[in-house]
Amino acid sequence: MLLKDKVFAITGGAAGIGRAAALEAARQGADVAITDIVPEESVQPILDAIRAEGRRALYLQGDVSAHETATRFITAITEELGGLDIFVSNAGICPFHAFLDLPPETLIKTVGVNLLGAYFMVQAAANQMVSQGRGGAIIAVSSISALVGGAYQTHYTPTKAGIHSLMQSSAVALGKFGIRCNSVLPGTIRTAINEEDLSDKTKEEAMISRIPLGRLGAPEDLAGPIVFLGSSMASYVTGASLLVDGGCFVNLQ
Ligand SMILES: NC(=O)C1=CN([C@@H]2O[C@H](COP(=O)(O)OP(=O)(O)OC[C@H]3O[C@@H](n4cnc5c(N)ncnc54)[C@H](OP(=O)(O)O)[C@@H]3O)[C@@H](O)[C@H]2O)C=CC1
Ligand SMILES: C[C@H](O)[C@@H]1OC(=O)[C@H](O)[C@@H]1O
Repeated sequence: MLLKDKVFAITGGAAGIGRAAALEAARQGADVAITDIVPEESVQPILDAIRAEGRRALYLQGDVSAHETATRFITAITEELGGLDIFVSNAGICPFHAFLDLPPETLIKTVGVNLLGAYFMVQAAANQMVSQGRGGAIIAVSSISALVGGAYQTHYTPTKAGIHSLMQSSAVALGKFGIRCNSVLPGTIRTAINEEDLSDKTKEEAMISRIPLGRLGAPEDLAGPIVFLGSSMASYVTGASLLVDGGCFVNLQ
């Protein structure tokens, strides 16, 4: 087990990539704390699955774009699970929209959830880890979109580049405390976030045709890389970013 008796916390853990990572962390021996915007009833099956692995599970409903959520989440984790070892900033939104008429509210919301939310959460997690004095690991879910553009993602891709940069600067700031900070850069993973976008079958086919491994990703494809970066197997890895995209990024021709 890669995370035996560690405390693993994740934002946006009610669905998609976050849910897959939370369940894998429990299988790897960690107690798991989840925050998400959805009510607790809808997360109950995930909490039950974590407990079925013999691990403790905690859920806090909250909006990551409100900085108080970070304080509430870290306080609940320390009170109920006794500390924090691995923190994953994952919650995010991607409301696809053209550039020229993008409403300011959509830009403000996307930056608020994806970038400010990640900052508040990572800062709160780091403070907790520093106060514990036993190091830790922070992983942020950025994107291949930190490196390449999308015509309907002009408000989204800068947030993913920002998260990538946040992990680099946090790695520098927190190395002296033994806290490692890394990002994963998923390619296109089938989840609720892109269900509508991928209903355009011509677009879906074009995206698949660019991927050397010949398929879009599944949420579970991110679980292993996230657990690895949180584990002692990655004890000399910090400030790194790991593309998890089936080879999409490197495929120019
Ligand atoms: N799927 C993909 O192709 C890729 C995804 N990513 C990133 O992965 C991360 C996870 O996305 P994915 O699993 O695909 O998406 P999902 O929509 O499946 O999961 C995201 C979860 O975050 C929750 N959430 C949304 N807004 C907030 C908020 N303000 N506060 C707390 N929780 C919130 C969602 O709730 P609700 O359902 O109510 O919105 C949902 O439960 C995101 O950061 C995304 O940008 C990166 C690259 C590719
Ligand atoms: C939601 C999109 O399908 C997905 O989000 C990303 O970050 C990827 O680049 C994909 O565009």
